[in-house]
Amino acid sequence: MRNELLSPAEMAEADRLAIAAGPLDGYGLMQRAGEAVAAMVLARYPAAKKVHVLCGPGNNGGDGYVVARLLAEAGVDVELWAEGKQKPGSDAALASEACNLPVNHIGHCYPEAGDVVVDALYGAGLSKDISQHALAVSGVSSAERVPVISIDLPSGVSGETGQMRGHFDAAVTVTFARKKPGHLLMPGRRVCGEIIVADIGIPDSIIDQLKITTFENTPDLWLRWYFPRTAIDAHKYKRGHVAVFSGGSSATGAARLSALAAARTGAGAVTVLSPGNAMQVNAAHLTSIMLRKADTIEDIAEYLAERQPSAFVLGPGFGIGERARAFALRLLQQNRVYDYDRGIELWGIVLDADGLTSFRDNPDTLFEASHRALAPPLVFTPHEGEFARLFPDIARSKKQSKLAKARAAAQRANAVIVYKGADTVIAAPDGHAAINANGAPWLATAGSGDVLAGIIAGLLAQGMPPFKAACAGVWIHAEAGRRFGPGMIAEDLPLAIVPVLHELIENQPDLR
Ligand SMILES: NC(=O)C1=CN([C@@H]2O[C@H](COP(=O)(O)OP(=O)(O)OC[C@H]3O[C@@H](n4cnc5c(N)ncnc54)[C@H](O)[C@@H]3O)[C@@H](O)[C@H]2O)[C@@H](O)CC1
Ligand SMILES: Nc1ncnc2c1ncn2[C@@H]1O[C@H](COP(=O)(O)OP(=O)(O)O)[C@@H](O)[C@H]1O
Ligand SMILES: [K+]
Repeated sequence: MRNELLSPAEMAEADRLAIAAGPLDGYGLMQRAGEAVAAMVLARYPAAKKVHVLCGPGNNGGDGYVVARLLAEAGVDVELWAEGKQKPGSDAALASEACNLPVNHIGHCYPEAGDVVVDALYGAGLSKDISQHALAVSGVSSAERVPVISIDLPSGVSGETGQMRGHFDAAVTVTFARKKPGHLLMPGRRVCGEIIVADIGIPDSIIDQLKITTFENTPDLWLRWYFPRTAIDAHKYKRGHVAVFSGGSSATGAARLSALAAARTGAGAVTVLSPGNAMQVNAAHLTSIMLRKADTIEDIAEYLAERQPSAFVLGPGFGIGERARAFALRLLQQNRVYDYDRGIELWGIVLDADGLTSFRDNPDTLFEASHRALAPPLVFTPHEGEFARLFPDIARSKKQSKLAKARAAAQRANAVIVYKGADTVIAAPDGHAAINANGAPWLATAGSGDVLAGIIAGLLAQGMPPFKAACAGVWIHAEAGRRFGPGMIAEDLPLAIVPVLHELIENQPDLR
């Protein structure tokens, strides 16, 4: 798999292992990195008037000296600008010695329209805010529309967290071996531009040794082994039955959006569980989706015994309060059911919106229930506000990345956490996590989250394990929104996922 995301520490370890295994040493890796960037600059900007290469004191700067030398050898007009002191004898010092160009102080660098900037100031080793001089070059480059090619990361962006300490706005970022979380987490992602991953000779076998648990959320993560395959002899209940709780008579739309999304995703049967006072309004709007009254805990118990649905959605439009808590806790009392023949979980719960907010004053009640040994698989889908209500201390942390926060929450809640936003992070209690990057701002529309909850429930109902169902659901939802584009409203989304599903199923690799 090539969608692993490497933290700076993991990248340094990959580097160390690759050097130990040979044949390349650190200087050799630096040459390869510089070659990849120089080739990219030559291919993309053959008409550049001048290329300004900004070099920092560490290995990122070392890559820069290699780029400068190679571009000058290719006949490009190159100016070198440096800041900071190199460690004598370091690979970077060797690279700068091998480059005969004059070195100017970065404080005098003023790129002009038609030039190109190569940003080799700081990469994985960023440890403080970038300098005023560096910021000034970044500002002039933006104002003059000078394209910036950043090596590894736009200087100022943390590879670990995506947080920025002053930054460059890159047109292209060339990174090595694998992407880093900071390329995909906001706000870093906004300034990376196009991300190119260059092979510098660190083989996949070395990445495998690192046992990486963080991934970019792409179909590689779930399509082949986990995405539902509909049996030729399927019947509707075998394809999975999703039940969605509706709110009261004036708040029923959210549940219907979830229900429709679950059905479109492939659940063979979907039921809206409605309070008595909302039966009429729900009935007036449902056709293929079933409807059943559920006012009390007893109604739920009866329904569970009678119909054995395979997944629940609780929360969209449901209303905040005691009733939501009681219903959620009742569902959590059911034991998980594992089908050993088919190797799948038979049901799971998606807790969204009001289903989460209802536990803001006593989240521990929820977490105690979810930690019960036989509790069913759980997926929480909080946006930032809901996340802060359920995990206030984790949300407040200034140091932790969104990735680390989602992981901490998943452990505490013993649930898969889908921490939504432009950079949705999906995290499992066992530490596996994925960052989603195929979304678009068209998804920021009321009801979009309700659809997502329904898609995930639809996948859970078909036997997908919860982390994989959450990853696939987030990706499908984002892909549908991105393809639909401007003008999309949540009502459009369930239908918009259909072409995405068709493509996935057409491209689903064989189970071999
Ligand atoms: N890890 C690898 O496999 C490879 C890494 N390479 C390059 O090496 C880079 C990492 O090198 P380093 O670990 O030397 O780290 P950097 O070159 O990113 O920076 C390290 C140096 O800069 C100083 N520094 C950090 N932030 C600063 C700031 N804001 N203002 C002033 N000084 C600051 C640090 O104290 C240290 O001296 C990668 O980003 C990549 O470009 C490549 O050479 C290819 C191979
Ligand atoms: N700028 C964005 N880019 C990509 N996806 C986004 C963006 N903003 C929101 N989303 C996605 O849209 C959905 C919004 O869900 P949510 O906030 O629960 O909305 P609602 O409660 O109105 O349904 C989430 O899946 C979120 O990840
Ligand atoms: K950089």
